[in-house]
Amino acid sequence: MDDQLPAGWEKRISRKSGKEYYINLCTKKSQWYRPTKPAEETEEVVQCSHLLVKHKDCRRPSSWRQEKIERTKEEAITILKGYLEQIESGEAGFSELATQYSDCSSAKNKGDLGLFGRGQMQKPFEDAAFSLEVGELSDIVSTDSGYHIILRTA
Ligand SMILES: O=C(O)CN(Cc1ccccc1)C(=O)c1nc(-c2ccccc2)[nH]c1C(=O)O
Repeated sequence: MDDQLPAGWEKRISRKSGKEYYINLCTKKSQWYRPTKPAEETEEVVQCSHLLVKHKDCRRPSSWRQEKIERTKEEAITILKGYLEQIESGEAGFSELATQYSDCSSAKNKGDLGLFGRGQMQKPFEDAAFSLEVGELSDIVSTDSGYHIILRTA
């Protein structure tokens, strides 16, 4: 059994439990189980939160907030611009607005979508997410689900 770790991985000892764990030096992700995938296959991942405002022409014009969404695309964009102004002025926080107003089920989790790699989200969303720096807020992004503002958190 080749006990060599894939390149880009290091074995560490947890100070808390004394147990061995493994850290990927590229993504800084750590895990208890020994990695088997060679590091060159390890994909780039990001973590983002988003605030989704749906409109009547989106793929599923319904959400936890509103059974039947009838606002127009223009109205949805105006609403999101208002949120961007509130965030940029410091009047409201992103998480607070996402929790209260996002039409995505992730609103229950302050808009957090967790970690994702390429190929998991709709392309416009992925392209925006992977072009953000950590802590950066996107402009308005349009997908089949509606209009989003995206905050990259990791
Ligand atoms: O597009 C559709 O046909 C229906 N969806 C997809 C969906 C539905 C439920 C949960 C997650 C995704 C949505 O409209 C949707 N998309 C999202 C979404 C889109 C891009 C990134 C993250 C979430 N959330 C939702 C939602 O209702 O909660």
